[in-house]
Amino acid sequence: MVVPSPNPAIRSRKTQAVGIPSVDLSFVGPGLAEQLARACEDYGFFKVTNHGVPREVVSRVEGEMKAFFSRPAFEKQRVGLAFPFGYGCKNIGPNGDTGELEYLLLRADPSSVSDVSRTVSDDPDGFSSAVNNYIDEVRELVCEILDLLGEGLRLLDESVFSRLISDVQNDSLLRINHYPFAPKPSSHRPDHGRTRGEGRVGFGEHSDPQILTVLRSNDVEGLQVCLRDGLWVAVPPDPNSFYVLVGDALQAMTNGRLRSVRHRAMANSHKPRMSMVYFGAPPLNSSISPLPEMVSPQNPPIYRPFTWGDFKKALYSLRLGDCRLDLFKILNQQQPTTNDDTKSTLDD
Ligand SMILES: C=C1C[C@]23C[C@@]1(O)CC[C@H]2[C@@]12CC[C@H](O)[C@@](C)(C(=O)O1)[C@H]2[C@@H]3C(=O)O
Ligand SMILES: O=C(O)CCC(=O)C(=O)O
Ligand SMILES: [Fe+2]
Repeated sequence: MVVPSPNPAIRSRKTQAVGIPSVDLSFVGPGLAEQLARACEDYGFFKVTNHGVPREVVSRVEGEMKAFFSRPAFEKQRVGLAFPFGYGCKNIGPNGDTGELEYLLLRADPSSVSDVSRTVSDDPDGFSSAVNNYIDEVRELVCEILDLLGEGLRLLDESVFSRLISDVQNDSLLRINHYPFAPKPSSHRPDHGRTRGEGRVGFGEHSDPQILTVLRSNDVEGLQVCLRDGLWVAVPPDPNSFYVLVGDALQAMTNGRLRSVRHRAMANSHKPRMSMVYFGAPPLNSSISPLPEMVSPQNPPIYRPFTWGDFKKALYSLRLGDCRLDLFKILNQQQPTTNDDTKSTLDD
């Protein structure tokens, strides 16, 4: 059931205390699918409790990643630079974005995980099996959520989203972000990398390009999401739950009805933070276009059809904070006012 939980943790001047929707997946009852769809429309974001991913699966992969990040820099660099896959430190993507973090970015498929495991760990088989078990569990969770969404949106084919992720050719990713303990700079130092007076940004504002993101972090705060009215909300950490974020591709397929949520992670000055983020993406040749049920004379298509491969090309040519879906908008027609709080930065 969706229950907005109180969120007293306010981290920015431009935030407000609002409830973040929470979905208990063990509650199988009427209205669950509709409430989940509503959370994706209103917030593009919700928390999932009782998700069914075994605790040992999560703690095993978390242990492997902790061990990796505690290695000396030269050993981590042996994995290869993260453009697009591998180990990255401070540089995000190929276009000059930076953050207060290091990370491992992997293709979420067994053979890629196995390849990388040889440079990542002294026990490659242990590493591969921990990561692959996690990926399998989280993919199953993503598919369950997507099927509920299909039901909640009353689609003729309720599995239209989940099929893209369960396809053997899916292009899903796993990213593990490590935000090391970073003491606050002294007050006379310039305000580089900060939101106005509110702390340093670990991973800058953006939306995720894929269909659905499932994020889990340790018990250290940092994640913030942007509401429709532009207010930023600090998300209280909960290592026993997952957070779900709507991605750009799902916004396009639902013709803007579901909202790809803008979010960021702040650097924490007290404790190191680690997040494990699964990005559920379709095969490269999948066509992404507004579904017929999402289009009507009152709601004409906002986006032209594109393949996931086309979209990836565009996103790697842009900066982290850019609104890449704008490139695929159908021009010269009256646009419904969806997601109008996310200002395009393409002209910057
Ligand atoms: C600056 C970039 C990093 C990114 C690729 C991009 O050119 C624009 C989108 C970025 C993003 C954000 C969400 C995910 O963390 C990510 C893996 C993705 O799919 O899109 C990253 C990309 C990346 O780090 O390679
Ligand atoms: O670390 C986090 O909580 C957010 C990371 C994120 O948004 C991403 O990796 O795309
Ligand atoms: Fe993200």
